[in-house]
This record gives sequence, C-alpha cells and structure tokens, in this order.
Amino acid sequence: MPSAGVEPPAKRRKWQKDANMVTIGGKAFSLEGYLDPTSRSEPTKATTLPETLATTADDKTKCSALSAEKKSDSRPRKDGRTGDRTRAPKIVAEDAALLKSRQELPIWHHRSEIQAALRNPDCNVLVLVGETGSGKSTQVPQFLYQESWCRRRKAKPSGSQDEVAVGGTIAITQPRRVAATTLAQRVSREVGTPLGKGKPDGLVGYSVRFDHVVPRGTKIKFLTEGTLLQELLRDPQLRQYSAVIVDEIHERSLDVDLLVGFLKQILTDGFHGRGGIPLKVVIMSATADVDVIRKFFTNPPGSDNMSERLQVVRIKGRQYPVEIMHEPRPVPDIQDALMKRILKIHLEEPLPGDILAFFTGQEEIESAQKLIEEHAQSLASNVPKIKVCPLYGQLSMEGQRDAFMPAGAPFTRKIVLATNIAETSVTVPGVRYVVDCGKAKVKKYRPRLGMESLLATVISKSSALQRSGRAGREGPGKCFRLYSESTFESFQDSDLPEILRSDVLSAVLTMKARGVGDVLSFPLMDTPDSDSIERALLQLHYLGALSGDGAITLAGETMAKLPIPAPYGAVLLAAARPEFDCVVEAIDIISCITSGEDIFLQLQSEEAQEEVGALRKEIQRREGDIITYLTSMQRYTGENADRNEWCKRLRMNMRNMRQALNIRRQLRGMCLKEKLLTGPLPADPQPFTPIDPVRADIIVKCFMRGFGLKTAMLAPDGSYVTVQGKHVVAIHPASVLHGQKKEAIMFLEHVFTNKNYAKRVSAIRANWIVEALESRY
Ligand SMILES: Nc1ncnc2c1ncn2[C@@H]1O[C@H](COP(=O)(O)OP(=O)(O)OP(=O)(O)O)[C@@H](O)[C@H]1O
Repeated sequence: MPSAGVEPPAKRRKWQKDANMVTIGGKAFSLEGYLDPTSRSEPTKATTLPETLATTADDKTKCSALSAEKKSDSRPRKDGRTGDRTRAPKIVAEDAALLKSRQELPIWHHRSEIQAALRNPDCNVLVLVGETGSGKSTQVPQFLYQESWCRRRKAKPSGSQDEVAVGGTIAITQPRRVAATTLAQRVSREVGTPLGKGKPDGLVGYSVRFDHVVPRGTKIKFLTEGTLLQELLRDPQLRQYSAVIVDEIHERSLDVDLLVGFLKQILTDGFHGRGGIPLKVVIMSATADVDVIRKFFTNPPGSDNMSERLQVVRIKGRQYPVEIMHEPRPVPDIQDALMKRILKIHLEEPLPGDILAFFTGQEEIESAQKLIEEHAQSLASNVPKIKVCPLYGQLSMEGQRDAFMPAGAPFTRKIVLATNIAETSVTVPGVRYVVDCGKAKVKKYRPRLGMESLLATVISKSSALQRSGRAGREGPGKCFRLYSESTFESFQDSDLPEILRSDVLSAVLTMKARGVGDVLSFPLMDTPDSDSIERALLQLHYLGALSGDGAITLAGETMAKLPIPAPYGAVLLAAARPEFDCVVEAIDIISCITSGEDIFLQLQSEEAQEEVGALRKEIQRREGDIITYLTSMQRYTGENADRNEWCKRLRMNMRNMRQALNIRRQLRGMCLKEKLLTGPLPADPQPFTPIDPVRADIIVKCFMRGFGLKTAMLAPDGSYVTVQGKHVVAIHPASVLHGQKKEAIMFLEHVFTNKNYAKRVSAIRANWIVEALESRY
C-alpha cells in the first residue's frame, strides 16, 4: 500500500481547482464521496436515544422484577452502597430498536445457557469467553439480575446474633473508569432506566474514582477494579452483592489479580461471613487463557476441590466483520505513520465512519492533535471537517466524554486519538476505522534499584485483537495495523501481568489492610518473587503502615483508604502532625503530581524554552520541583480572571491543571473525613502570597517522611549517588534543578529512559536524611 502524506501547502491550491481529486504522497485520490455534502453524507450516527420508548414484551418481566424489588428496595447511601428501603425506580419502556440490537448480539442465544449454569447451586464460578463485541459486558449482567439467587436476602453470618441483608446487586468490574461509566450509560438505557441528572431511581449505576452514581434500586453496578477493592476494605464479604462479574480479565492489572485472590478466599471459606448465601463469580474476556483461570480457581491450596463448581461457556462469532490490513513492511517512524494513515482514511473512506487511532501516550496524542487540527484548517470545503477528541487516562471525565459524543456538526468526521485505555471493553460510538500503532507505553519496575521505566514497547497479540475489536461494533469495520503480518506473528500471546512487572507496594498494603497476615500465601494467579514482597513489607514498615510484627497500623489503614500511592499517603499523614501542619499545601502538590504526565508542557525548541523559561520564573522556586508545584497550584487557583489564559501564557497543560483541581477536591474531602484536616477551607480564589523559605523547608521535610529512601548525595566528582543502593542518578532535564549542584537531593520518581534519572527533585540538607530515616510514627 503506498504511503500517504500530509498535503504540502503548495498543493492545496490544486484541491480548490480540481475538487474531485487530491494528491497525497504522490497518489491521486478521488473525493467523489464527499462532493455533495447535502445529498451524499450524513452526520456521524447520533447515539442519544429517545427517552420516550415503546413498551416491549421484556418490560413486563422487568416491571414484575421491579415490583418485587419494591418490597426490599434500596436507597443510595453516602458511601455509594444501597440501603434496604422501599422505593422502586420509575420505569421508562425500553426502546424497541435497542432490544432488537441486543437480540442480534451473538451472546443473546446463550442467555439460557448462562442462566442455567449459575442456577446450578453447585456452580459458583462461570468463565465466559466470547469475541470482542459479542455482547458480554452489556448483556451478561442483564441476563442475571432477575435470577432468584440474585435477590436480596436476610441471613445470619457465623458468629453474629443479628441478621444482615446479603446480595441483591451485581457488581461488574472494568479495568478503567471510561469503560465503567460508558457501559453503565449504555446498559441503563437498554434496561429502560437511563442515567441522568434528576433521575434518582434506576436499575443501573456506576462507581469510579471522582464519580459515584448509584440510583435507588440499583441492581447492576459497574465499578473499576480499584473501587471494588476499596469496597472490600469496608465489606470484606462483599455482602451487598449476589454476583461479581470480573470483565476483561486478560488485562491482568495488579488490581484484578488482587481482586480474584479475594474472591477466591470468599468462595472457599464456605460463605460463613455471608450467612451461607453464595457469591457467584463470572470471569469474562475475549482473549483470556481459560486454563490459567480454571487452574487458579480449581486448585485452592488447602481448601475443597472447586472443579465441579466451575463452568466454561464459549460464545462464537461477532456481530459485524472487521477487515484487518497490515503494512507490507515495518514503518520507520510510528508517529509519522499514524498521522499519514489517519489523514489517508479521512480522505479515502466515506462518511459515516469515525476513526479511533491508538497512540503510545498523552504527549504523542497532544502533538498529533495539534498537527491534525492545523491540517484541518486547510482542507477544501468539499472534504469533511474534522473533530479531534483526545482520550487518555489522566484526562478529566468531561474531557473523555467528548470522544463518546457524536461529532456534533454535519459533514464532520470524529477522530479519536487514544492510548490503550480505549483498547478493551469500550464502544466508541461512530467508529468504523481503527488505526493500531502496535505499541504501548508500559511501566516496568526494577525492585533492586527501586526504579521504574516507562518505555514504549510492542503490544501483545491479545492487545492487537482487542484494538481491532473496537471497529465493527455498530457496522462492518476496518483495522489498519501499522506493522507487518510477520511482526504481528512475532508478538507474545499476552502481556506480562502487571504484578510481575510493577512495584507491589500498594498491593501488599491492600492485602494487609484486608487482614491478610501471610502475604506470601495469598492466592494469586502469578506470584511476584519473594524479594519484591519483602522489599514492599520493609518499605511499608518504614512508612509507618506496618508495625514491627507485620500487622497493619492505624496509619496504614488510612493510607490504604487514600486513592494515592502509599508514600504520598505517608506524606499526608505526616503533614497533619503539628510539627509540619501543611496538609493543604501537601494536597496541592500531590494533586499536581498525580494529575497526568506533567503540568508543564515540554517545549521542543530552544527559543520556546528560553521565552517560556523567563515567564515561568514567577512560579519556579530554588527549593526545587515540589515547591514549584505548590506555587503553580496557588497561582492557578488564585487566578481571578482567566485560568486557561494563565495556563496558555506559561505553557502549562490546561487539562492536567483541571484534573489536578478534581484530585485536590477529592483529597481535601477525604482528609476532612479522616480528620487529617479541619474545615471549612477558604474558597478559591485566594490572594497569592509566595511561600516563605522556612515554610518551604518544612514542606520538603514533610515529603521526606514518604520519600526519605529516595535521596542522593552530591559526590566529589559532581554526580549524585543514591543513599539506598549507591547508584548514580542525574537530575531530569524537566526539573527546575536540572544542571544544579546541591548538597543532597530528594526525588519522588526514579526512571530509566536513556539514562538513570531522578524526577521531581528537591534540594535538601544531608542531615535531613538522617532525621527522616530515624523518624517513626
Ligand atoms: N456505548 C455504546 N454505544 C453504542 N453501542 C454500544 C455501546 N456499548 C455497547 N454497544 C453495542 O453493544 C455491542 C456489544 O458490546 P459489549 O461491550 O457488550 O461487547 P463485549 O463482548 O463485552 O466486547 P469486548 O470484549 O470488546 O468488551 C457493541 O458491539 C455495540 O454494538
């Protein structure tokens, strides 16, 4: 296939002269399909569904299910769980078109088989494997929520005198927020109780970080794996649920591995803590290794044999075909190839049909967005307009939502630029064309060095299949792989589970907080090496999360509840102590750090660096990066006029700053709840006063309570040598301290890219290291 190219300006005039043809990369393309926008094209398919819907046969069943629910219905509590009160959701009849599309899904014909498998009192685990788009995520919870075993019941857990309510709701987990929220929206419409403002009742809800929408009467709740793990800390037997559906298990995130470990514990302890009422577990994926899952659930060391309790259902086929195209040979420059392919599709393929392109990271997406938008300005009037929507994990929920809305204007194509967050589970409405760059940024942790690397690496076959599965969901689709067929054949079948390649600190803390005494014998599908676990135990002890005998401390319990890595949790706990008293400032800093790749845009040209460097002087601090983050947040929230304009002037990442505000709000709320802060806090905007150097030192010292082990001393040869491990590190070029010599430094991140780098660096005194290492809670 010839390579396409971005039209050089000189040739653009030709488009205006000869509107039927354009030349890209030396090849002429016809624009016939676009020539008469009014008659030939339609806007991309709208996804908003009518609110007034026709009554269907299914509604009768649903209404009776709901009237049964009336007797023991639920009202949301502050913690997002449902109570046992009487109030049924108001039913809106289901759209006939939606029902028809459900019935056309391959999984529809397996409805009875799935229901029968779980009705069997001996079967508590169902493994469901079906192709992408076969209907697993949207349909399975709907097949199950009216089953009699799914009713809320009263039971007396062993050792308790009182009856408690058990079951009534189905939890369905997703690896990411975007999948959980969009699936909840879709399923809520399919069951006829669409989610929305002013709709307190409904059968479907969701719970993700920053957002909990759990209407009264919720029977199906979509959650991220992390949110369900948080619920496990409060409710170790998951008593509010009758079933937990673990979707997209093939992703093997650290959270999902922990989650199935806890589920297995609940399954194998005889449900005593649930008053004998079983919890059903459904494991789903298009690309999972069934043998691994079967082995995990049927061979519990030291417990009864589960082999009869596990069933497997396989669903064949997908609704629409996806044509897969490979490059004839490897492409030299991925970013360039992505741009060319996207623009080529835009010129060659007719509307309707949006594009979803997979990039490696936020930075790559942002630079591509800029180029495509610039290019869109110069398109001839008879070529469709372009709406670019970025989609990556750190983008705020509102920012992500755009990608799921129709382009919004006639004769416009939506082009979604995504990281692998759109790889599994999601349906991006309108998408017919997928472009897969064949790479993803993957975090790898080297426990001995305590160092993380984030490098773009080739994806697995499983990822490639998932990516192509994003096309062909609403009609036949095409997937353009920017690698050759033989390259695809060389990919590993699946990715290495996260637990084997990342820091297990937070996983060990979660286990401890959930009462796991011996972490090494916790049931895991893949066990990290004992060195990594021991290191995590030692670090948690240093952070004050574990006592000398390995039990969780009160401080550790609080850290486990906070939605940030344990070292930042330790910083917040220290900040609440009278000698530091800087929780508000610590939250500002942590919010900036955890909001995305960086709040400061990286500037390519030296000219731009010089120009912005002068402007950024007003926020840069000689103490280093963390006080610079603090000043940035204080200036941003203190901005009275136009915060976006302020970001533009200083070349700050507007999206990340907005996300930082969300995190700040959430952390403030949690710190008030945990009594680390006393309210009320002054409302923004507050007048900006630069923090004085004495207070700045106090804040840096407070951060050392979480990062005392991430320190380095200046050696006589001018290099920095880490206190732990004695490795040479360089200050990262993105740091305000880059190129400077300080007595000692503390860094919050240790990464390897082309060199061993310390990131987010602060200047410290050597004696502060001793103080921090000797301190204990
Ligand atoms: N938000 C949505 N908007 C429009 N259609 C949707 C939406 N979500 C799902 N669908 C439709 O429902 C079909 C089934 O989606 P579902 O997510 O249940 O499949 P799946 O088998 O779980 O796929 P995967 O394995 O890729 O997650 C999609 O192919 C699409 O046609």
